[in-house]
Amino acid sequence: MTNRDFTPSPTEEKPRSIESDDKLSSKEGLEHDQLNQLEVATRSVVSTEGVIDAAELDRVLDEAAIEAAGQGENNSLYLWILTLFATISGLLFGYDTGAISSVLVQVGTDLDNRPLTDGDKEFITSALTVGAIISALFAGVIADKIGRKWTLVICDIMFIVGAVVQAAAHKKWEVIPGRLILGLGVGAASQITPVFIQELAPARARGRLTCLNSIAVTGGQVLAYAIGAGFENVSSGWRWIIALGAFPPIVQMLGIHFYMSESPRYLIKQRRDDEAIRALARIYPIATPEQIAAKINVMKKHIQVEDSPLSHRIAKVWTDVPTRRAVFLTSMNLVAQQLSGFNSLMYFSSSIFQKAGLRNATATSLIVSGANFLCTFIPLKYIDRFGRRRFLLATMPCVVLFLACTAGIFAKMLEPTNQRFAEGYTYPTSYTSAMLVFMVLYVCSYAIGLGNVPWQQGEFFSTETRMIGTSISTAANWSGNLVVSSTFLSLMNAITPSGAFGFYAGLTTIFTLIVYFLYPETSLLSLEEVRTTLDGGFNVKKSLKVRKEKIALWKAQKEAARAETSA
Ligand SMILES: O[C@H]1[C@H](O)[C@@H](O)[C@H](O)[C@@H](O)[C@H]1O
Repeated sequence: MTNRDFTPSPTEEKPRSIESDDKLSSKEGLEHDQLNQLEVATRSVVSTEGVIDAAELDRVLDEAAIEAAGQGENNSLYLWILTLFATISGLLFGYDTGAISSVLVQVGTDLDNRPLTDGDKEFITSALTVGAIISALFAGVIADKIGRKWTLVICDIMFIVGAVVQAAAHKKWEVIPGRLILGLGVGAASQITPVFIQELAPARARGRLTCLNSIAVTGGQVLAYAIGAGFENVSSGWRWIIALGAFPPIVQMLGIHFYMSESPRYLIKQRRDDEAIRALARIYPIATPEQIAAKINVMKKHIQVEDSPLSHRIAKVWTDVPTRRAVFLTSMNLVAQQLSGFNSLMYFSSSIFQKAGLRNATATSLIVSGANFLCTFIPLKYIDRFGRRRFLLATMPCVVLFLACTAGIFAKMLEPTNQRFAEGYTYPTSYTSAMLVFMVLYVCSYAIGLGNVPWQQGEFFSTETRMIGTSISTAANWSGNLVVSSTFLSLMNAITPSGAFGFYAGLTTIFTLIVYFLYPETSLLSLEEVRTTLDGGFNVKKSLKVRKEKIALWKAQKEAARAETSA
């Protein structure tokens, strides 16, 4: 039975009142406004058509009850540490993709005793991406089979083997398999980590904790750049840059072994209820045993829904129209992220700055990754309040604008050298500085919206189709990454640097229009509401209306509670 197939029984046609819900009657001591929160949560599972999704109702009630029962706004220390261990995968995703920029500059003639050609650079860079596309496609299925923790351990082993193979390489054809192996780890980790965090986190913290993973990714890139800059004048320093990437996976494996719980949802699926109870008790330390038992029951109900055969779940992604729309939206958004060209800078900014005659190219490109990292913090605080769609629509036009400015400054700067970089030519500092400023502004606009929002993709899917759906869109993301990383240098040669950045501006303009017309708002909407939104169209206006009504209801509830307290 799917959530959409659910037919309400006569007794469930109205949302149950908080007081009459016997599951909640054990929550003596709940404050009045906490009860109000529960009531609001109850209403959130009633679609605009008035249909109640029973499983969703239980989930929301149960989570809200556990949270209201004493945790307040704070996550348990255990959850924070768990998330930090999980985001080591994000850190490695960032480190291994970011390190290539300085490696390509520093490798010199160490491989095959000759300098790398542009083609070699693209090949080496994209080997990781090819590995990532392959593993992203299969990661969801593997994680459902062997568990999230073991999938992360396999990723860690790939990270270590890939780093060692590359660091020891003396030929291009030895580096490439190492990078491919690393890619297998990166792709699977990029798919599993956010979903793992979402499965562990209480509903109210899900968006923010997912943002933490994006912060880990961009932080890993900064670290890679900083370490790259540190090794710039060390002979064969590139080998160290790569080799250092083998240490964090060891830390994560130790964390997994001694500390991390498996996802309770997965444990229940495996009928390991005792372990699931222990894991939940650590995530919700203040919850009573009854509350934990209630949560386990709710999860069991969900898992019955999810537990359809794999072939059925795969088929559903294509045959169920709202799910198909979800796949389209999440893939489109993750492809838009890549085709805005950001990774051309992430991977090749050192090479560009070197060609433009900047003295300390790697250190300069640290500014690019630093801006990306810092601006990733902005959505962390505001993503739920401001909304995903608004974040995208406010920042994507800025991406277009600053890409166009970068294209313009390249056109001016390269005029004397026939729109190509010329070795040994000194470009005026005013131009190189303006180039840097526009690039940084572009990166900031990207990081606030496109760099972050698309990874919230999980909320577009039902629990049944989430793993398959996010596998497809994550693979689409890495495919877009491959297109950019394997063509950027050739594109600059073919249509000039100015043309390449102008091209990305054009593509982002098209994606901005698609987002404007088709991308509904999902923040604050329950899963059921997202699903009804995608029924019969993309229903952007309807999603905005539902959200507005919810905010109004929340405000009214708060006001009423405040008035009652002061009375
Ligand atoms: O969200 C991340 C982030 O923006 C990274 O900086 C970028 O390198 C990745 O490709 C992207 O998926």
